[in-house]
Amino acid sequence: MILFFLNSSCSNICRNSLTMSESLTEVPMTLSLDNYQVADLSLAPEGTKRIAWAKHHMPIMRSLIERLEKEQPFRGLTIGICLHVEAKTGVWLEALTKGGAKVVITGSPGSTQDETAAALVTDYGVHVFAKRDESFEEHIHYCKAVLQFNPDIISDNGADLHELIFTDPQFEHLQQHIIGATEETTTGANRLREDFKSNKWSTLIINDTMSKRIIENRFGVGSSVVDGIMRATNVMLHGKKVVVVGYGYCGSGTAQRLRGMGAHVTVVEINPLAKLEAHLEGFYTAQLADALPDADMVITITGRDDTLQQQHFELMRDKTIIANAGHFQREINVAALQKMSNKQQQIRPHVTAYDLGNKQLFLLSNANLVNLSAGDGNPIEIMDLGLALQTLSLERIALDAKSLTKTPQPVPYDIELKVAELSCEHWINH
Ligand SMILES: NC(=O)c1ccc[n+]([C@@H]2O[C@H](COP(=O)([O-])OP(=O)(O)OC[C@H]3O[C@@H](n4cnc5c(N)ncnc54)[C@H](O)[C@@H]3O)[C@@H](O)[C@H]2O)c1
Repeated sequence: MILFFLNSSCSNICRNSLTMSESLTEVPMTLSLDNYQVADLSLAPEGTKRIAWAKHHMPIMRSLIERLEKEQPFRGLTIGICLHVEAKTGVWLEALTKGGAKVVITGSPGSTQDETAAALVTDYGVHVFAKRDESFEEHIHYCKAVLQFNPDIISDNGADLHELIFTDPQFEHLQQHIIGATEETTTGANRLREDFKSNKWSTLIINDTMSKRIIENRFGVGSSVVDGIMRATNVMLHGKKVVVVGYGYCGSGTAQRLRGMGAHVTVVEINPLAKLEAHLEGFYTAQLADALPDADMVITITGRDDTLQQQHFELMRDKTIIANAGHFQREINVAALQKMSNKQQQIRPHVTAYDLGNKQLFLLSNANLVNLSAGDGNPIEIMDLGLALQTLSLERIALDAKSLTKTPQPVPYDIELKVAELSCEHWINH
């Protein structure tokens, strides 16, 4: 059942969006005359089933949905979101819409589940702008579509929505309009603090919580990256020489899970403290240039651009598998790899072979986050906790934004404790 209709505000959005698309010369796109854009609405029944499966394993979010539906904290508010459009996110959006919000969302390149995107439109009336195979330019275009709805609150992932509001004159008015925001990732937090010095509203950084860093980044990302690589390649990890570049929360979890699968893991780190920690955990540590020639597989998780570039591809041996699990595809300089290769071939759904003449290199998921692109992302229960943090943070902003200072800041500690308490209740004491 389609639950939302064209209305006057939609017509405005569509007109504006068409103007935007005309200005994008490299990516000709036309937004349809409805206020969503998904790959195929007929996929919705599959998405409904996916969301139902996730919800079954999300007791914390189920209890929040029940409460928010009664209390309606988001009534009258528009929430503009940039977060992976997949089934667990779908359960979160149910909480926000049932809590009274109008929700507009876009995802990230490579991670959108088209079935889920369709179901969110048909089942919850969410304005979804996301397609699995979208390019980065299309992603930015969809972020702009989200901002066309004049959100009162934004929930960001990598600070792309924040960036547009701070740098694109057409969204400058939102600097006075927005009452608060959340930011999901390490990368987004870095950008807000280092690049934008954001101080127009409070942005609660979900990644600043110890529960997100340890439970989601270490345990969740660690296991889902292994899962994504295995699904993409179907190769054995036992005995493989794997180089993990970046030993932060995500990298350390990934290195540990890979070791648990029998891989010989070498860690490359630029921060001496993190490098020391890896050493004391029993990992080999090395400079990138020394580690690459011997590697069967290289995984980047640094949150920084161009972690792997031309000189690194030159050092790799024949048949090296390359993957990224950090936020941006840009951690691996795919353009340089393309330039160096004389032939590229998609040899499995998530594997592209680059022929460099003297060797072949295999890139997974076009350098998008391998756990979300080739797999389903973090395990459901982990995101039950992570999305509960998001939900309670958004509720705090909706009800009491004035109690927060206008800077990027950690999630209030009482929220973190509440979510930990709920997790104990459902994971340990049930
Ligand atoms: N795949 C996912 O599902 C997922 C989930 C959460 C976060 N992330 C992303 O993963 C990335 C890492 O997150 P984190 O929480 O581990 O961050 P973090 O800051 O804890 O760790 C990053 C580490 O990389 C190191 N580093 C930076 N540049 C390097 C380089 N050129 N060579 C070697 N080491 C380098 C840093 O010193 C740091 O120790 C971020 O982009 C984050 O947004 C991905």
